[in-house]
Amino acid sequence: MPALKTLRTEPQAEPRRIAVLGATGSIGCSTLDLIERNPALFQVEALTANRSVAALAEQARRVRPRFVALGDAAGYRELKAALEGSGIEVAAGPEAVVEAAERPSDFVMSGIVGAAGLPPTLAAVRRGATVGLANKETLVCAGELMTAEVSRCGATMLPVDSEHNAIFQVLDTSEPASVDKLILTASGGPFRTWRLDEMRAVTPAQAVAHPNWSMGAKISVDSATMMNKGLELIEAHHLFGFDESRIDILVHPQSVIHSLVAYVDGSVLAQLGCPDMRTPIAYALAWPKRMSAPVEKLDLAKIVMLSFEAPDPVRFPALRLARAALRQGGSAPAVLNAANEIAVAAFLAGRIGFLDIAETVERALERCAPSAIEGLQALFAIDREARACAEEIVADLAGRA
Ligand SMILES: NC(=O)C1=CN([C@@H]2O[C@H](COP(=O)(O)OP(=O)(O)OC[C@H]3O[C@@H](n4cnc5c(N)ncnc54)[C@H](OP(=O)(O)O)[C@@H]3O)[C@@H](O)[C@H]2O)C=CC1
Ligand SMILES: CC(=O)[C@@H](O)[C@H](O)COP(=O)(O)O
Ligand SMILES: [Mn+2]
Repeated sequence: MPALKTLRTEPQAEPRRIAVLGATGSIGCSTLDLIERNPALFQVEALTANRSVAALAEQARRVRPRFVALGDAAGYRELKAALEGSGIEVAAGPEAVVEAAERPSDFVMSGIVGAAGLPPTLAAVRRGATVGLANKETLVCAGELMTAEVSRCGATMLPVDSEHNAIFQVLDTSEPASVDKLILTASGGPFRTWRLDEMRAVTPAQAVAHPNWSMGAKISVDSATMMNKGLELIEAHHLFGFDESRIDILVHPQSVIHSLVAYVDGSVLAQLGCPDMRTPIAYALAWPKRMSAPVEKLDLAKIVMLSFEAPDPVRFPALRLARAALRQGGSAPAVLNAANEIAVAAFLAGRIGFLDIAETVERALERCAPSAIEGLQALFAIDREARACAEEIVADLAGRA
C-alpha cells in the first residue's frame, strides 16, 4: 500500500480558514491557542463541541467563527442564546458537526475523540480538504475506507498524533526500499512500573494522570492501558502503508523522542521535542512551511538521560490485542476500537476495574464474528454491534465485582 501523499505546496497569500472539530478539547484548545497567536496567518471558519456549551460560546466570542455546531442537540437553545446578536450561525446535532467540516475551510483539525469523529472527518476528506488528523479512532475503525477516500478526493491528511507527526517529519518516502521499519515510542503511562496486582485497583483519577502529557480523559486511560499505542500501531499502518511486522513499539518514559524511522543502512532518524502538542499541531497548520510555537525549547543537557525498554506484554495485553486485530483485518480493528471506547467509559464511570478494559476488548473480539467491511453503512453496523456486545461484557464484569 502506498504511503499517503502530501499534495499541496502553494504559498500563502491570505489567512487560511480553519475549522476546529472538537474545539473545546485538549487538541482543540491547543489549536486555538496557536491560531489566536497568529491572526495574520489564520481565521476561524467553524468550531464544534459536543456538550460544552459555555466553553464553545466563550471560544466563539473570542475567535469569531462564521459557524458553530454542537454534537448534542440538547444544548442548542442555550448556545443560541449565548451567541444571540453575535452574527455567528449556530446549529446542533451530528449533521451540524458534519456541516462544520463541509464548510469551505482550507484546513480541518480533526480533534473529536472516538469514532464520533469519523463522519465529519470523512466529510472534510470528501471535499478534498487538508485535514490535520488527531482523531486516531477514525483510522483504526475505517483505515482502508478513509485512505481510499483521501486518494480519490485529492485530500491531504497530515498526521497530528505526536508519534505519526514525528514519523511524517523524518520518513523519506522517495525511496520506500530504503526504509527498514518504523519505531513508535510509548511513555508506558502512569503504571509503567506497577505490579499487576497493584494495577487491578487503580482509580480513574490515577489512570488519567499521564506522566508527561496533558490530554483528554479517554486518551489518557488509553495511554495507561497502552491501548493508545495499539491504536497508534493501526494508525501508522494506514498512514504510512507499513505492514505491522515492520512497526515496532519502544517504551521511552521521558516522551522526548516522539518516534523513529530505521533505514536499511543502519541509520535511525528521530524527531525530538518537549512533550507539548502545540509542536505537531503547529507543524500541521503551517505545513509545508514551519511556524513558531510557544513551547518550551528542548534542553537535552538538563534532561540528562533518555531511557528505553521493551513493552511488557503481560501487564499491557492491549498491545497484543491491537496487533492481532490489525493482522486479522476486516472488522477486527473496528470491534477493538468500539469495545475499547465502551470499556474506557465504563472504567471512568466506576463500573469496571482497570484490568477489565483489556478483558472487555479481548472478549468482544472473541464474540463478534469477523467480517469484511463493505462500505460505510456496514462499518456503522459493525460498530453498533460491537458496542452492544461490549456493554453486555461490561455488565457481566460489573456484576461480578
Ligand atoms: N490530547 C492530546 O494531546 C492528543 C489527542 N489525540 C487524539 O485526539 C482526539 C481528541 O483528544 P482530546 O483533545 O484529548 O480529547 P478531549 O476529550 O479533550 O476533547 C474531545 C473533543 O471532542 C468533542 N466531542 C466528544 N464527543 C463528541 C461527539 N460525540 N460529537 C462531537 N464532538 C464530540 C468534545 O466536546 P465536549 O467538550 O463538548 O465534550 C471535545 O471538544 C482523540 O482521538 C485523541 O486520541 C492524539 C494525540 C494527542
Ligand atoms: C501526545 C500523544 O501523541 C499521545 O498519543 C501520547 O503519545 C500518549 O502517550 P503514550 O506514549 O503514553 O501513549
Ligand atoms: Mn500519540
